[in-house]
Amino acid sequence: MQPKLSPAQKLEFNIPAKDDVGALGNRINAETKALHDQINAVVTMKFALALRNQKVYRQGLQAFYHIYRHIEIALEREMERDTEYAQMIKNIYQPVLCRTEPLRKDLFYFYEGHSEKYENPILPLQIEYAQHILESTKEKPYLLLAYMHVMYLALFAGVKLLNSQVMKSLKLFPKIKGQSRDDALRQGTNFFKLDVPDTEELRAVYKRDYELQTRNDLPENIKQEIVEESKFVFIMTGKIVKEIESHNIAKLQSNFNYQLKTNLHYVITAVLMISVCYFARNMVSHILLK
Ligand code: HEM
Repeated sequence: MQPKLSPAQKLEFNIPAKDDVGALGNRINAETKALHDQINAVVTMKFALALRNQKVYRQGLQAFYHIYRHIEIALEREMERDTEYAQMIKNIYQPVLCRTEPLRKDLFYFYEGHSEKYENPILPLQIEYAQHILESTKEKPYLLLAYMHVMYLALFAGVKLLNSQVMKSLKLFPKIKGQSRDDALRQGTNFFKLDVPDTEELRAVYKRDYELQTRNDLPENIKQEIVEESKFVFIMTGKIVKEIESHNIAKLQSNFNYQLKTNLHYVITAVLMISVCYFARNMVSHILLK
């Protein structure tokens, strides 16, 4: 665990005080607080279940892979353009925070190299959200500032807490012959790793640059749109997490119905045979007792 920055360091990095709602980041945090509390509860609950089942866990990783991948496609697309927003984004962007490659490595591990099973989104909300990210930020590139705040600062708090639970989970990383637990952890927990010596410093630099770029150079109506998009990011993330559970319940249900259908004739035959035996026994005892 990295030590927290001292007040003097915070001053050095020029991070705005939490109650300074002139800072766009703080304003997003304040206006999404209720949504954050909700998602925190949803993720904590579903995550506890996912830790007990590798298949559910990798479905969750896959959902976040599609989210980060599309955000990062949109960020790169914008940075290649010659616009005021491209410059703003470049001044905040930290390649080390990008999660596409780390998540791809984790998926490669959990899907045992079958990339066709995770490369493209299949569930409806995941497809819809991926398209939304690409389309909305093409038309309004400043909306990327919502994704840059919500999805990348999430890596420093919530994701860090989740990592400590993953590292302890024996069900996700069962003992495999010829492989040590450390090897397995190394291959399957890249999502949580930020490859820098000091993550608190990285967070401070990111927050400072975000603040410097967004405080004075954005008109109020654009800031409002960014705050609204941030709310949408929380709402969609929550829905996507819940969609995985609905998908699994539907799959279990259809498996159950399928099993029932395919085994129905056995059930009918068994019931018929029991009935025949029952009648035969009654008839025999009736004849013998006559
Ligand atoms: C189990 C799930 C989660 C837990 C336990 C959690 C926990 C936390 C904590 C402890 C903080 C620090 C609050 C502070 O510094 O005042 C935080 C901040 C934050 N979280 Fe989460 N979080 C979770 C999920 C998420 C998710 C899924 C998102 C994004 C969709 C998210 C986005 C954020 C953002 C944007 C911040 C503000 C960061 C900043 O301004 O430095 N969190 N979270």
